[in-house]
Amino acid sequence: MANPKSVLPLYEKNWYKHTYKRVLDSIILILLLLLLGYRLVSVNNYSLPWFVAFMCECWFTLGWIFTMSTQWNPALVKTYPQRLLQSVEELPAVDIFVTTADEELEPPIITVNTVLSLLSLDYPSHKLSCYVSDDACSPLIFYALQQASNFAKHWVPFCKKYNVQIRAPFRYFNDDNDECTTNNEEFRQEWLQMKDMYENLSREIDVDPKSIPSLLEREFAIFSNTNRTNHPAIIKVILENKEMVENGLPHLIYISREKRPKQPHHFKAGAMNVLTRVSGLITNAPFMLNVDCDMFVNNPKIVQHAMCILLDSRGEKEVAFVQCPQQFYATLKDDPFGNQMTILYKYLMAGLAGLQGPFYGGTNCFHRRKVMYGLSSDDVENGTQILI
Ligand SMILES: O=c1ccn([C@@H]2O[C@H](COP(=O)(O)OP(=O)(O)O[C@H]3O[C@H](CO)[C@@H](O)[C@H](O)[C@H]3O)[C@@H](O)[C@H]2O)c(=O)[nH]1
Ligand SMILES: [Mn+2]
Repeated sequence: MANPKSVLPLYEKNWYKHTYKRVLDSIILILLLLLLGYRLVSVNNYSLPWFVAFMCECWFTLGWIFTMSTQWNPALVKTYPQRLLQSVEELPAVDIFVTTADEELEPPIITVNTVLSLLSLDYPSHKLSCYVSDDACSPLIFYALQQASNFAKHWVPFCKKYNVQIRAPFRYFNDDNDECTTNNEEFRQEWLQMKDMYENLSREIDVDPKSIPSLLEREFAIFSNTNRTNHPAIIKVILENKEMVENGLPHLIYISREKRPKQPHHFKAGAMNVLTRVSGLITNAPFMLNVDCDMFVNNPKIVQHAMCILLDSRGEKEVAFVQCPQQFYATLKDDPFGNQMTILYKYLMAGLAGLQGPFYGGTNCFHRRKVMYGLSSDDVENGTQILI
């Protein structure tokens, strides 16, 4: 899909100097080695506790050497989304997978917010398909997604018109932002209307699951006589962008995979397998993004950024997946418990990026479909068929 005429790279990997950290890490290593030396030369009697302590310190030093060398040459990847449209003729389709497993632990409003942030991404709508896997086989989740799809008809154009950054409504309308302080009267009116609609949606889906069948009788027949561990597969298309309009809404598909009591279902991994297969038959996009139901996209252009890496001529040969970092909201000031996982994302991931690339974090990752099917870039260049 990349245009061979384009010369400008779509992404660049920049290695940066980290002298202060290098010096600090090296001092720690020297101190550790001095400690080991001291243990060896200064001991009077070699007892078992001495030996155990010495082995532990050796193990720690070895671990430190690995940690240090992993982070020695950190790199950051810079993407150029503005060059993307000039270098590719047409943006590729992306299948997005959202997994949910429990309507009580993961209330539908959470999944709905995740889905709304994905439906409103800055990317041609007809190229996006959002598949929601419901391992709870819950009519409430299905009902919530139906209601959300109606809200999305207003929410998505609103976000795009005003270039909203955070497109999960519960964060956009959160307590710190619950008043619209602007002089733009048109925006104010629409903002108030949208907030009102979102509050209605929240109320509508905050219902007793037993009352759902009476709300949507015909479509709910399929959920009768099912329980979460024993039911046939249920697949329902909630939104379909039939005319394939670029600024419409993406496809939205509900899936509850078949479950039988004696058959292992392999939790999220099982759900991801089913999503890959079902989407392969319906839209078969060359790229797949997976997001847990308790997350939302905080950068509406994220697909464009990922495509810069995946569609670049080097990326097409070398990159199987693009892993996005995570951030956590509502954490304590100054993050005393390290909930933002700074060490992991800022140092370890950057260090691994400098070596080859980060590891798959289990979520927030764009995968190349052909690689998931076991093909390498050479197979495709040779014209090998992809079989599902
Ligand atoms: O039978 C199951 C169990 C879980 N999930 C979904 O899997 C995701 C992650 O599960 P969760 O229990 O929330 O795990 P966390 O520890 O919060 O998540 C981290 O750890 C998981 C496994 O280690 C990874 O899969 C996740 O991507 C990663 O974010 C959620 O969307 C769940 O709804 C299913 O779809 N089916
Ligand atoms: Mn989780």
